[in-house]
Amino acid sequence: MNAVRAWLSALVADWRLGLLLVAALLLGAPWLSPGTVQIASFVLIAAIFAQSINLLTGLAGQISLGHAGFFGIGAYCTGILVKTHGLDVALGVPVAVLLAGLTGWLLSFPANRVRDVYLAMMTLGFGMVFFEIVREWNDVTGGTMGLPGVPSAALRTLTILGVKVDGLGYFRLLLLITAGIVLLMRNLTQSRIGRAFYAIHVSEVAAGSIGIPAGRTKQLAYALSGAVAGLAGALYAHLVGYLGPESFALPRSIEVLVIAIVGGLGSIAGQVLSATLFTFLPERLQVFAEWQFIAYGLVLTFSLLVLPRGIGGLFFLPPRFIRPRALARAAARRAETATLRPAGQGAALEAEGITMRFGGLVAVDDVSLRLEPGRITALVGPNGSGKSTFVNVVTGIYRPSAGRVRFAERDITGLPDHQVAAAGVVRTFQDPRLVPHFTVRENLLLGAHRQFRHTGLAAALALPGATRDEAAQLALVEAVLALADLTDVADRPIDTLPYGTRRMAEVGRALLAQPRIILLDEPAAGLSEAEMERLSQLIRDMKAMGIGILLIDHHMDFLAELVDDVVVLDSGRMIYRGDIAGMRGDAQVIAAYLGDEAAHA
Ligand SMILES: Nc1ncnc2c1ncn2[C@@H]1O[C@H](COP(=O)(O)OP(=O)(O)OP(=O)(O)O)[C@@H](O)[C@H]1O
Repeated sequence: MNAVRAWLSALVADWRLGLLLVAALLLGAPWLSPGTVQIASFVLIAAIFAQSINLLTGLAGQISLGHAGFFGIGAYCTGILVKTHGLDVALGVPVAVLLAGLTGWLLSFPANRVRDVYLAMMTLGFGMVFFEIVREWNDVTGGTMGLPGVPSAALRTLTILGVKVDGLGYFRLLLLITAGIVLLMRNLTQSRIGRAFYAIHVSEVAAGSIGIPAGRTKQLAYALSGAVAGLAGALYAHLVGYLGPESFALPRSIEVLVIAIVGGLGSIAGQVLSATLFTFLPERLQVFAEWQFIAYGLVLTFSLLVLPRGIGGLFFLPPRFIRPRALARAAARRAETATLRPAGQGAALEAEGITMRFGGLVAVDDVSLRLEPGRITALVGPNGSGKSTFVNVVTGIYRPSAGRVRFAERDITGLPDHQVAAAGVVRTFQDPRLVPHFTVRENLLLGAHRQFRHTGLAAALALPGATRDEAAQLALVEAVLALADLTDVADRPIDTLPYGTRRMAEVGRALLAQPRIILLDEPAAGLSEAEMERLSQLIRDMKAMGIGILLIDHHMDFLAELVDDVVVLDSGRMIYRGDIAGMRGDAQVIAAYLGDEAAHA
């Protein structure tokens, strides 16, 4: 089955086939009946609309129950501008797209404050508010009577830039626009933007730790999704010629969500197939139209039970997040240039008097320590002594109750995690936080998110500069894969690999962020002897690059071979700072942590 999926995936990824299909439809359309051309036009609009959900929900993981609102903004905006104000469609549609995108961007601010079921409710509210505005704003929208007579293909009143466009011409235009949107979506998915969307979908904390800001990433996802939905709505307006509020009510939001889920969230081709199915069937089977929502419910339930990854998951392999051309380029240049750039100008991190209280509990109590470039400091102590909390404070997950963190002569206390990472202070987690569906290589490339120099537009258009930039980072990824001994599993999804491999991949991902300070929270936990050996070599390599390292661990032998300094915490307080031999003989450390036996082992 996987071989069939691989074959089909390669087929739909082949641009020549896409071109052939588009050309065949463009040329063959005159042989179709006007009714079929009209339905096919609806299919294309549904496909574009479904891509907007695919982007927001499938990629960025943000549920929306109010997408009919964006669709409606696009439709009414161009409808009003073209019909009432006499604007050309070639201007009306882009303005509509911009307005819907802007609305999406604005909606992202409240949306960023809630999640899950609350987000669903909030977006539902947005759709309902839009619906009410349209119904009540009689003068502009025509209220419940609607807005008839919008220049359209159906009414044979559509002219674009002075050229009369009939149903067939409009279908051809829609086909080209849909092909363009599908291409843009594919390019975005296989770029730093698609990877960032998916990273915040899986874990905002993990994304923040490598410098991906959840808030800004969501703003972009909402704006793009709103714009694409607005485009679908605007194109719809000039297809049908009549806009009534009922067309933009809750059922349309549900319908597009069902299309997207059944198509398989994340699968671009799946959306097109699903849009075709859901648009053709109701037209062909009249009985289906009457029982439309019961049918939707049944199809959705069936799909979730039998095809959890939708039609897309049935026919195609899961989407990939690296452009194959960039990968090929990287492979060609790996030999000469894939050397890891040593970390920039060495800089120390200074934590002064850090205190972190959770209610009455003092998790970290007045701890000061300094991390020097090219030095390894171990942070040890019994369970619950405050080690992870200290790392969380330094890396911006918590704002300390007291104390300051300075890095490279800059006060970074209380900065959000992504800004701390952007400054060069990167961490790993006690439980590896990787993107489960990403391959090892994709996970590592995610770490390089802040190193890219090309714009989002260049990524969406897959401009040569963007591909070159990706290839340069991929060459570094190959170097880190080799360093961490992960080359053999580079193309395997990370969730199919053993724990030790995942840990190594997380350290590798942090290294790709080109840190100047790295904080490793128990990286050796659960590793085999051989894996620990590999990890300690990797840590030595990082030290040699001039990176300052904080290493939390409980294995004294592992630490003894590696570290320059040790800091011991007990109940949040620092009870020892010095070298490891001194620590082993320290009475307070023995009493609180090591115990007599361990100290003399
Ligand atoms: N978000 C939180 N809210 C309340 N208490 C917390 C929170 N995070 C940590 N703590 C508490 O702070 C103390 C220190 O926890 P922390 O996880 O930092 O210890 P640790 O030394 O990293 O332990 P371990 O070795 O088990 O990971 C614990 O008592 C813990 O329960």
